[in-house]
Amino acid sequence: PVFFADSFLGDIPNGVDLKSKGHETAICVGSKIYVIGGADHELTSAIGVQIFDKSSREWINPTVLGTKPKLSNGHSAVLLNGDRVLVIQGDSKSDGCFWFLEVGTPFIREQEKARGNEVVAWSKGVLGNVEKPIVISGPSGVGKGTLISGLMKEFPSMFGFSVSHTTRTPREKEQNGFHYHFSDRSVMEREIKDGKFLEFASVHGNLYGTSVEAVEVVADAGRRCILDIDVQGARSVRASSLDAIFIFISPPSFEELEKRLRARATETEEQIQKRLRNARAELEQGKSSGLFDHNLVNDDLESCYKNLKNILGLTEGVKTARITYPELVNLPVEHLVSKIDQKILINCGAAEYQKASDNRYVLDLSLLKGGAPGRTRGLNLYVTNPSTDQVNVDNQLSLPTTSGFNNRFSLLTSLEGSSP
Ligand SMILES: Nc1nc2c(ncn2[C@@H]2O[C@H](COP(=O)(O)OP(=O)(O)O)[C@@H](O)[C@H]2O)c(=O)[nH]1
Ligand SMILES: Nc1ncnc2c1ncn2[C@@H]1O[C@H](COP(=O)(O)OP(=O)(O)O)[C@@H](O)[C@H]1O
Repeated sequence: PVFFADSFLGDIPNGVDLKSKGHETAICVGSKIYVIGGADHELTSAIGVQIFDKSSREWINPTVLGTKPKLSNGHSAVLLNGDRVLVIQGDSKSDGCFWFLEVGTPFIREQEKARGNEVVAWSKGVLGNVEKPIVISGPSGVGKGTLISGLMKEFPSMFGFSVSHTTRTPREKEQNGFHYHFSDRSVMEREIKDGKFLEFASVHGNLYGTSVEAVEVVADAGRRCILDIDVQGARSVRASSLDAIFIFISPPSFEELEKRLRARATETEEQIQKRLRNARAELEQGKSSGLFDHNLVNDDLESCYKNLKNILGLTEGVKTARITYPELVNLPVEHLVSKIDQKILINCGAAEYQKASDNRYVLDLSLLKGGAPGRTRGLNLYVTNPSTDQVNVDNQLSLPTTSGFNNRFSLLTSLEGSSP
């Protein structure tokens, strides 16, 4: 471990002065030290993040995006790939103790460029995986909603719909919170600024957007998420941390599209004209952008629906999402953490009392998916053989047990980047 005590000045709260703000760790990334811990400034129940810039010797309060972890009795922190920090909270269960603080990922760099200040973002680490979300785009009236409700009806426990926010007025049969979250423009614009949206776009003169929460609640329920969004939105999702399947739905002809839009009778003539004008551009982009993995023509509804099911690998008899729920374990405050490649060894129990029966876990990060502003999924946690003193983490390196080391007082850095 590298200890940066000499980098701190005077009585500034730090990881050494435990009278200050509680349990803190510090991680050095380039010329910056990220101090994680203590209470958040405005929200005392969440963990705070401060940055100490070693070159200017100044403290920075960054903009903190994402869901913040609640204050805990202690945590450990490990730097991953130089752009995000894994934070493991003690005294909690494995479904809520893993958190990722992004400090230099592409998402962070993009946010810093847009906001002109330092940004960090939290995402909750989730054990196990769910199937890729499905993004469905296509011009208004092509049949997206019809195809999606077909899937939801036939496979009720498999899919969940991402309920978007929109500033457009509700149609007669639309319910708030079910079809859309109908919002005020000013409220939606503020929430976009606060980083609550995965993507947003202005479509047919209204604002539409997918909140991070809309997608994550579906996945948290173990369901495969379906997003009905326009081409601009699809492009934004492609650039985001969400790994999805992109499907474009085309009409058999422009005339047929117009016919369906009119037959639906949900828009005024002016709105229909606007949607038809936009449809031409959307059809062009849908075909040419290389954005979509699949292009389906919705001519005969039944055969288009069948093709959609084929793409999604839906065969007769499979009616639920293929997910496995990992077993929950309790991680104590006292635990030691070491990083080897994509694996984190978590050694539980104070070293002085270490017995052969103590639990040692390996957190495998090699299949990570997602990240801020949503969840980081794909974590795999398993128990290593506790009967030996030396633990083979990846058959290449043995870790000796560390003694007398309390993570609450520690500043951990990764093995990466150190000289041999
Ligand atoms: N970017 C983006 N587009 C959305 C979102 N929700 C809906 N849309 C798109 O907005 C367009 C208009 O949707 P809507 O007003 O429901 O009309 P409809 O497509 O004619 O039923 C469609 O292309 C939708 O796919 C969203 O959250 N983000
Ligand atoms: N393959 C199809 N053939 C004929 N009509 C269709 C077909 N697919 C959908 N429709 C009808 O076209 C209209 C528009 O479909 P909808 O699902 O609302 O489109 P979107 O959600 O893409 O705007 C609806 O009245 C729907 O019943």
